[in-house]
Amino acid sequence: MSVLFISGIDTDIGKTYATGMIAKVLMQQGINVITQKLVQTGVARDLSSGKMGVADDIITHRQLMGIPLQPCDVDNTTCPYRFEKPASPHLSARLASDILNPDVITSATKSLQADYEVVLLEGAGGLLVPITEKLLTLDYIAQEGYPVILVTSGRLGSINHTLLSLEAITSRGLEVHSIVYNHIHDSAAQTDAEIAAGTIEFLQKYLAQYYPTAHWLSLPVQDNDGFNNIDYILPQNFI
Ligand SMILES: Nc1ncnc2c1ncn2[C@@H]1O[C@H](COP(=O)(O)OP(=O)(O)OP(=O)(O)O)[C@@H](O)[C@H]1O
Ligand SMILES: C[C@H](N)[C@H](N)CCCCCC(=O)O
Ligand SMILES: [Mg+2]
Repeated sequence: MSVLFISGIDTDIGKTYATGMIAKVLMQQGINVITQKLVQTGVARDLSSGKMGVADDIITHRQLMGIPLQPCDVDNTTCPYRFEKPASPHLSARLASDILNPDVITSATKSLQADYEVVLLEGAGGLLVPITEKLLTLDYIAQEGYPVILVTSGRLGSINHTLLSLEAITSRGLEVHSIVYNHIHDSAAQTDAEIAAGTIEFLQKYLAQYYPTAHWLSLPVQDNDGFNNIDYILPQNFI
C-alpha cells in the first residue's frame, strides 16, 4: 500500500541503483514490490515502430531485481511519460510539444498500488527539478505526501547538497524516510578515502541529531555479474 519516493542530491547520484537494489532486497524478504519512474528523459525512439521504448531506469530496476519486464512496464504504467531529449522534464516535454499532467502519474501509481504492497517511485534528477513549467518535483511529492528516500554519495560537495535537500524536504512537512549513501563516488576524481569517510561520519551524526527516525542505508558498488553484491541489509522496520 505504501509509496516511497526515491530522490537524490542530483542527477547521476545513483537513484536508479538504489531503487533497484532496495526493491530486490524487499522482494527477497517476500514483499510484493514494484518500482515506478516519475518521468524519463533521454529515451530512444524505436527505429522501426517510431514509438518510445520502455523507460531506461525501469529496465535497469528490473535487471537489478533479477526479474523480466512486467506487463505494467510494457504498457508503460510504470512510466507514462517518456521523452527523447536527455534534459529537465519540463524542457524535454516542451521540445516534444507535450505537457506533463501530474494526475496521469498519480493514477498510474494508484493502479500499481492495487497490485503491489510497495511502490518505489524514482524521480528524475534532484528535488527541485521542474516537471512542468510551474510544478517542481518537490511540489508533486508534497501534493501526494510521500516519504522521501534521499540518495547521496561521498563526492566532494555532497554534504552541502544533502543538507540543502533535507531542509527542502522538511520545509514541506515531508518525512525523511532514509538516506542512501552510495559508495560509487568514494574513489572518484576530487574524492578520496578521507573525504568519503568524513562525509559519512558528518552525515550520520547530522541524521542522528536532526532526523533520528530516518534510516541510514549503505549502497555498495554493484558488479555487472548478476548484481548480487548486496552487503547491506534493510532494517526490520524499513517498511
Ligand atoms: N552502486 C552503484 N554500483 C554500480 N554503478 C553505479 C552505482 N551507482 C551508480 N552507478 C553508476 O552511475 C550511473 C548513474 O547512476 P544512476 O543511473 O543510478 O543515477 P540516477 O540518480 O538514477 O540518475 P537520473 O537522474 O538520470 O535518474 C549508473 O549508470 C551506473 O553506471
Ligand atoms: C537526463 C538526466 N539523466 C535526468 N534524467 C534528468 C536530469 C534533470 C536535471 C535538471 C537540472 O537539475 O538542471
Ligand atoms: Mg535514474
